[in-house]
Amino acid sequence: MDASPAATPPALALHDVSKRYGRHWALARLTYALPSRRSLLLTGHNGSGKTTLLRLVATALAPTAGRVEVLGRDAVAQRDAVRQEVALLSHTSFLYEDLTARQNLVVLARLLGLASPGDAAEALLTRVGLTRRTQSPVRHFSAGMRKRLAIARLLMKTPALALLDEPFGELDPAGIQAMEGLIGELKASGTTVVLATHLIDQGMALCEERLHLQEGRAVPA
Ligand SMILES: Nc1ncnc2c1ncn2[C@@H]1O[C@H](COP(=O)(O)OP(=O)(O)OP(=O)(O)O)[C@@H](O)[C@H]1O
Repeated sequence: MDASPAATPPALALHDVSKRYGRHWALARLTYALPSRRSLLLTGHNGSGKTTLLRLVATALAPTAGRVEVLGRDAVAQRDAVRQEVALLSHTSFLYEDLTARQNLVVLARLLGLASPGDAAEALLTRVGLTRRTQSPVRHFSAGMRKRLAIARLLMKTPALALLDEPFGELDPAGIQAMEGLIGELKASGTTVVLATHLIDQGMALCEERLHLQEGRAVPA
């Protein structure tokens, strides 16, 4: 039986969402729906609330008021189910610092139950261009190398929804270009991307929708 388009829940739905830190409202009464199979560019000046919004969707934070839904599931009431579907790439992306890049990926491949963890790790290291410093623990990596390893983890996991917080930050021009290609591959594999960046041109080329924040409110870009 064909599912009618109306039966497909939005990839992301924000229902009157607010988030307060102490006395400061980081997000104020945000309502928005991202249609299924569309990717979202999230823009706004420093401090406009982009990271806060991504952390709410990733279930790392709970809203002060309102409701966040991911693929039709409530991000608070169904937190564990939502966590299976989303992955967040941020400057604090979780990596095992004492392990090499390959070892980090092998650990994830085993967790995911992949048939050949070593082969999967090698293939991804080549794909993201992490073929140098193969014996170094991640703690010696540059910020750009960490970004590449973090995107490799996302590519291995292929989450339904990938939340990318400044994926181009700390990358050189060649790194930015490579990251654009990798985000394109993530989308081609069926992942919906929510991308927060100050690089508007790169973001517009990768995303079909845009949400612009100003002091925690959605405003026309
Ligand atoms: N843990 C926190 N405690 C208190 N205030 C916070 C906290 N996290 C964020 N804020 C405040 O909430 C507001 C929104 O911050 P947020 O990091 O979400 O913005 P942003 O758009 O991601 O900014 P940037 O572009 O600089 O990354 C800012 O005023 C920030 O100072």
